[in-house]
Amino acid sequence: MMNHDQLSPSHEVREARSSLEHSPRVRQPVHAQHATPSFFLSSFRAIKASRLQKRLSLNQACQQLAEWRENTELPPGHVAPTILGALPFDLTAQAELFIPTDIALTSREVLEADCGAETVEEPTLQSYHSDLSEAQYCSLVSDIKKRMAHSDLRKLVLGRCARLRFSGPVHVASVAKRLIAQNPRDMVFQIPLRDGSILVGASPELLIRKTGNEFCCHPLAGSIPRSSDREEDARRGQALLSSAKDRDEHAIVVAQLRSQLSALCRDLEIPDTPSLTRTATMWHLSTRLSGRIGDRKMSALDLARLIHPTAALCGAPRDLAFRTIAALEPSGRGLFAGLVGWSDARGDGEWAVTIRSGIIKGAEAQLFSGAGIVPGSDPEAEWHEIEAKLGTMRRALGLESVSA
Ligand SMILES: C=C(O[C@@H]1C=C(C(=O)O)C=C[C@H]1O)C(=O)O
Repeated sequence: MMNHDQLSPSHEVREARSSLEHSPRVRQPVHAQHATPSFFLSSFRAIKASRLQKRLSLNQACQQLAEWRENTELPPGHVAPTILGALPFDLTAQAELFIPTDIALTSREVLEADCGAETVEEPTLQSYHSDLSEAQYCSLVSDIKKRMAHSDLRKLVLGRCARLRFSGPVHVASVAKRLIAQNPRDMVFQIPLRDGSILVGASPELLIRKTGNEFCCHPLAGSIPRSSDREEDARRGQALLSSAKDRDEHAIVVAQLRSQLSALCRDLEIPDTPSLTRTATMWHLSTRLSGRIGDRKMSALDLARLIHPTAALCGAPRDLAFRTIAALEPSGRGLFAGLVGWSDARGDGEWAVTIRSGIIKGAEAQLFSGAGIVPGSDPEAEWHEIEAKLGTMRRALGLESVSA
């Protein structure tokens, strides 16, 4: 079974404090403090951070990482100064990156326990609104297919936003706790945002992980919902693996990454055929790309900004797909389909794609899901796919089923 492979064999779980306080270059005034901690959890690392020291734009973050790299002494075993947060789909929009004051390496179990007991009194769902109805989504898929017949457009990821209103404030710690428990293979995150809302989710898709000069990417493209029936579930996985339409859709993503990464790295390894990856709700086609970065000064964030957005979240050709998404999707993506993760003073880091996630503010939750459209797409099947993808957050919110 595929999961997010590690570059480092170290599973060592340490509670350690950052060397940030010891670095005069990063001492900054405290602008704000969050009651809600931030965390990012993967098979490689579990980071928990509290108390915000400084917010950064993407450019500031890249500069800060470069400065740390030059000027910070990092004894082995020390937690390096780290930047955490989220980046929008459109990297020119406002980033949600920050330097925390307190940062600790922890474990999945401790993070789950830290979320506390689940609340007994759950708010109930009062309203559900999707910015695209099934009919509207299907008609856009048909429109995109026509565009493909008359332009260079070969793939486009069409997403929609759902807005949920509850009877009272959503207990984010309970949502995070369920995300951790229900998605053992995925990267789970909780990032408080400037406006008081909180980004939470469980992403199965790794844009990039870098340790030392080694990196890996684990894009997903080509999907089918899981089934609760074991045999049917296995049949669906195999059907996905042998679907020509999904293999084509996946190949577009791998080809785009191959051309981007081969300019940046040595020893690029790419398997010839995709594998199957599963989440609690979906089967996906996946490929693990790995290699060594030529320029040792490049941070994980430098790399991430160069390859984002991949054709898994945007399309091909990239610029045409990007413009078409902006023209067709009724709500801006904001942080959805962006990146979430961390980068540290060693240049290491992990950036997951912000999918299977939600933004929670008080009694409201905003969710996003999208699907890759190619000439062979069936509009109804794409709609069912994006409905199923919302399952990760529906389950975490304690909802059995929500439909448009
Ligand atoms: C856009 C999403 O997923 C992306 C689209 C996929 C697809 O089209 O098969 C698969 C994984 C992600 O790259 C999402 O989950 O919202």
